[in-house]
Amino acid sequence: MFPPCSCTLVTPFLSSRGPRPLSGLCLCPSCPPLLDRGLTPPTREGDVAHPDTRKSELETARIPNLDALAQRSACGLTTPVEMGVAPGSGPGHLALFGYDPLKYIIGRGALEALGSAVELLPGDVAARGNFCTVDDDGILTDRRAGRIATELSAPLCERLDRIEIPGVQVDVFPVQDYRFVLRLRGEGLSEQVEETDPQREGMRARPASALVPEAQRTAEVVQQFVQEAARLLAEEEPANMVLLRGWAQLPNLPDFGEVYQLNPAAIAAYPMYRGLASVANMQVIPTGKTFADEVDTLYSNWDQHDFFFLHYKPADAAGEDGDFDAKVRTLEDLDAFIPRIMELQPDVLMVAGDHSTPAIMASHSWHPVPFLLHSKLTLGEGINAFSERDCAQGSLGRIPAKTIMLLALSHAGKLAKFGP
Ligand SMILES: O=C(O)[C@H](O)COP(=O)(O)O
Repeated sequence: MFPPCSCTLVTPFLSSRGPRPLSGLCLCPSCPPLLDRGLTPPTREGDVAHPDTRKSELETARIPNLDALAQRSACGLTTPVEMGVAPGSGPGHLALFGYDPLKYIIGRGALEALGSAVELLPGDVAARGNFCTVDDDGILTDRRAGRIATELSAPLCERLDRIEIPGVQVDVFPVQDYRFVLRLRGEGLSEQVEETDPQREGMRARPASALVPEAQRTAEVVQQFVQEAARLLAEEEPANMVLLRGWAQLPNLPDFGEVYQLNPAAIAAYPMYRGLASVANMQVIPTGKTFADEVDTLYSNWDQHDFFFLHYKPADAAGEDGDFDAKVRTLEDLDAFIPRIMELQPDVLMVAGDHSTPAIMASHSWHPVPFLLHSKLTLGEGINAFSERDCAQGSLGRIPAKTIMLLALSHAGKLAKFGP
């Protein structure tokens, strides 16, 4: 370990052992360069330096197209929610769409349901479910049951869908891989129920307790479902338990297209992001399972809309798996699509992220996210490469994620002068 990072942006991690400084893998732009600390940074050729000093996945990946685009774009770092806050994908995307993520809080259950075309009526409550793996003591060993394939998880959903609880309609819908939606339909249900998913391994699932007295009945229903599900899955491997999070009812959000006077569309292979787009009332266009399918869908719908939300998932998944090299590969895979997207000659192209997912943390993090906006008005303000450290030097500096839509509208010539 070399001298801990003394800067402020990359804050010490709080852990069960109390605060401890970072070992030195600091992406903070204000931190002295690795060379000043007597360390040799790896080059893009992929020389692997000491694990504590290698650069981020983005700085390690060979991404010539994103680098070239950054050279003729306005670049910066976005703060998804607030300094130091590691957001979920829901608030992270809502911020990018211009919604205040601290005002519009939508549980993951509604986003997952709407993204999977699961009907949500007023009064229904829905949760995002994970099939997971627990040991004989009920301790979580894998929150994602080895990322079990949909072909294997869908029959398990059918099995759980047959659970009956008096006075409540219980429905279980497969989403993708280890993910499912649990929907409860009945009188007097509440979304104010504690999540059973502790969001980390090595612990037991939490009991589904009521967060408010009015949610007591709902909590009892959920706990009954979990116990019955555990019984039905007991002999399964690896999906022998379920986790539930993000209890939510049907959300009501200002209409994205009306607010920005746009005709928006969303293209996303993963259901939850389709759910986000649908609560913003974007037109969700059906697409395939790969990013190549998404780009094909973009091409075939290009003339139908004036705004596209095009989602890329693999980098996030690799980060959550803690797989640095896989995440580098996913970034290089994305880079290869940039020329084809630019051939459409968008008035404005933004490359943004809803949150950081550093492989060294295997989770979402609070670190600022590299951002790039290209238009015919950004030709002379670029930076050398699309990376955390380079974007920190960009002309936009560090901006709240919820401001990028205004920037985009300005560059697209859609904003009038403010005031007399
Ligand atoms: O992939 C997803 O659904 C989310 O980004 C992460 O959810 P998980 O931590 O439950 O996999």
